[in-house]
Amino acid sequence: MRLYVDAAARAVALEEDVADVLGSSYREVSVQVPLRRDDGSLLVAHGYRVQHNGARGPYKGGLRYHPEADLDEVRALASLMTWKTALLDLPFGGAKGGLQVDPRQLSEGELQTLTRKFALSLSHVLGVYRDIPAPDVNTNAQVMAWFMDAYSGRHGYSPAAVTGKPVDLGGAPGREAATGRGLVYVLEAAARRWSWDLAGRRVVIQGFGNVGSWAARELVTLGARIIAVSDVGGGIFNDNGLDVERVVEAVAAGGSVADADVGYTKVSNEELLTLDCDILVPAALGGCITAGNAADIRASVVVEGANHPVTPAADDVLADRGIRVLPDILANGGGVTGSYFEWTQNIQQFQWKEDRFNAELRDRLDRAVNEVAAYAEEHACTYRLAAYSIALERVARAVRLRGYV
Ligand SMILES: NC(=O)C1=CN([C@@H]2O[C@H](COP(=O)(O)OP(=O)(O)OC[C@H]3O[C@@H](n4cnc5c(N)ncnc54)[C@H](OP(=O)(O)O)[C@@H]3O)[C@@H](O)[C@H]2O)C=CC1
Ligand SMILES: O=C(O)CCC(=O)C(=O)O
Repeated sequence: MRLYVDAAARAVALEEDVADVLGSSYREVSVQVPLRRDDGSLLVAHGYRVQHNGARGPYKGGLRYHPEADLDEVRALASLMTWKTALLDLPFGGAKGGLQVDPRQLSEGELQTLTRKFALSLSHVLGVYRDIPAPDVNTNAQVMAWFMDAYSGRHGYSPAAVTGKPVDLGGAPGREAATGRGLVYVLEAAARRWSWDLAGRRVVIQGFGNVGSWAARELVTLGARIIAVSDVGGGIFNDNGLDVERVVEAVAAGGSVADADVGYTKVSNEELLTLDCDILVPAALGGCITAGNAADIRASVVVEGANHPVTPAADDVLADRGIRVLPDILANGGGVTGSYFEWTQNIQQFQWKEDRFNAELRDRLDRAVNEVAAYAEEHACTYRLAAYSIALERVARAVRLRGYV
């Protein structure tokens, strides 16, 4: 995804010395996390935390648990966080973490032990004003609670050292829904600029975890029709609209979206992406829209709930075909914005009510959409190039002001 940054660097005429600093990570930590499993066998998991750039503030970014998480992926996602926090004008830098493990293969006790060991092995580079993790793929509020507890055991009680915690432990009411809900706030703000009505729009969502499920719920309240959703096992489709609450219940009960099937049509994840719809929300993993399927996408708008779901080659095809893309660093920025609210509330030992959280979230995301749209209109470019250009200029200014170069 370096190509997106390179294109923005050319667009804003980024100085070479700043580009050199931003072209690699500040720090990359690679750890071994051994776990004695319940059956006595030993699992040696590999974990990573990459801090890309901290010119604008403490490093910030999620932790994912996935069998394919590796240093290259985490490095790319850490850099994405630098641009995302800058675009949203949050006082953070960018980081990301990953643990190469399939959490579904672990018991709850094993998951807790592994998380505590992972937290301790990274704790020397983390901290309230240093680097603040949060949930990402296959991690959630419970994982953040264990992580925070392990970190606090070594450094003293530190709720602000991790965001996305359970509300009982200082989590912000609203953070859990913030990425999916924020995605819909971003879409609403963009739709206003395009004079586009969201009511009655047919929506397809790939991935029905934290981001996909909250986006679906929020879109339903606006009168949109969710016609297909999926998870790892594949998808369900109904042209008249799915019963989203039923799907949410099936997944919350530990099942998959297919368990909500009441005569819906089954679709594969590949078929789902090319269904005829108005809005496509990839909200699973990266790299699902490629040069191989971009020509077949039938949505008018792609809203990137996931990080890096559209490859640069596919992005060019979508742009040529006039398909609008709301890029990840804007579209899923509600999550880290909500984390910022949680962090500030923890530092002040104060808690907002959820309606205030949501109003502040909407306000910040509206502002970011309007900045991106205005830049794109002025420079006749895509929203992605506009978003990266704004972010890059902000980070470059901070790099210079802090004397990094
Ligand atoms: N959580 C957050 O606050 C933020 C998340 N994001 C990004 O959003 C995306 C989703 O994250 P999140 O919702 O938190 O993760 P979750 O782990 O909560 O959910 C991921 C969803 O994607 C599905 N999925 C995983 N792999 C595939 C696949 N190969 N094909 C289809 N579906 C798949 C999962 O299915 P199953 O349940 O069957 O495994 C699950 O439904 C990620 O790219 C993440 O980086 C971005 C910003 C913030
Ligand atoms: O909430 C956060 O701090 C980070 C969320 C994240 O990892 C992301 O936006 O990709």
